[in-house]
Amino acid sequence: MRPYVYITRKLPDAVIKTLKQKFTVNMWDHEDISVPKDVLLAEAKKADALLTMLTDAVDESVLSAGERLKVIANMAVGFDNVDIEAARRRGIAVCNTPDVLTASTADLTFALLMATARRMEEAARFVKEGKWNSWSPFLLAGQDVHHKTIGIVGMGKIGEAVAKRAGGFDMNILYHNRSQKPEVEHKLGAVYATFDELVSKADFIVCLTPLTPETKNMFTIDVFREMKKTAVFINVSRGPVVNEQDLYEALTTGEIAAAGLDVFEKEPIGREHPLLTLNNVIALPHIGSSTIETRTAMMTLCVENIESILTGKPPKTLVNKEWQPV
Ligand SMILES: NC(=O)C1=CN([C@@H]2O[C@H](COP(=O)(O)OP(=O)(O)OC[C@H]3O[C@@H](n4cnc5c(N)ncnc54)[C@H](O)[C@@H]3O)[C@@H](O)[C@H]2O)C=CC1
Ligand SMILES: O=C(O)C(=O)CO
Repeated sequence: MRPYVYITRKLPDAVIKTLKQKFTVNMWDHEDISVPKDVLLAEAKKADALLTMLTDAVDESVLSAGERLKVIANMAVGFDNVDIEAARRRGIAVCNTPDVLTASTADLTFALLMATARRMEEAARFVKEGKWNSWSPFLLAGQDVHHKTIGIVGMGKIGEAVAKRAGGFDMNILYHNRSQKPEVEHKLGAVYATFDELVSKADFIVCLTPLTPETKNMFTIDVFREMKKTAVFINVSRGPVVNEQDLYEALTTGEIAAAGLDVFEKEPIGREHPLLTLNNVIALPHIGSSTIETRTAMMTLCVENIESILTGKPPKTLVNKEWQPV
């Protein structure tokens, strides 16, 4: 019997054709609707491999349903949606998509930082709504980015790529990370800071950590109160690193100036969410890595990882490094 691969979102035929040549492949037939849990559970029962999205909770119930399951290939670098410990106990390999999305996500992070600092969304809306009467001295005046201080929390692959971009804008670069990185300090002129130092000194605070028990709720009102009143907060990591109620309070009481957010506690964020009523918030629908080239590369990497594991070869990007083929 050919191994069975289930894909939890509609992906282009051109990308999955190599899987189809070797394996039986089935796919959830929607691009913009998540697979329902009962369907995922039923498919997991039959599957040798699952190609999942960050919107799928690949929890104990899914992993224990999958008696034949050998690999979860998650189409994201973040894997907070997968129960890694449960996968480890069952000998299931978990793969993610690092590197291929680093530059695109850093571009988006910097674009969001610039757009928030220079009030681009407000300004574009102003023109389209016919409100532009005349050039005026402080019309939609924002904040300079160049020569300011950026504070990067989570100096991993994307953090470094953002620091590189910040260097091009003559910014001073502070970073906070689980461990200090002398080679990055040398290469990019970044300076290590404690979390408290970073939040109090930076003009732009950019969060790029993974979501873990340690980073959950990292940004609370107490932290926002330590920031400059002119600070701009950018989050492209995961929503739950921020307490959104506290962020709303900080933005409405003038504790900080503005926020650019690509990720939210609950996605999609509801239209009625208080943060969406604020002019000093730019909200994006989790598009950090969303370019055609990068998303195609992420899909391709998932396909390659599945092919490798199902044919007894080591995968390119394994999350649970202790995993061994059985
Ligand atoms: N919005 C989007 O579309 C995207 C979001 N992401 C998010 O960005 C995250 C980072 O991606 P990469 O840079 O590729 O990962 P990475 O693993 O290279 O970097 C993460 C960095 O965060 C640091 N870190 C972990 N816990 C920390 C803590 N408690 N305090 C300070 N630093 C801590 C790590 O030491 C590491 O250097 C992903 O886990 C994902 O959640 C990634 C891609 C796209
Ligand atoms: O890769 C990730 O972790 C994302 O959030 C989407 O690219």
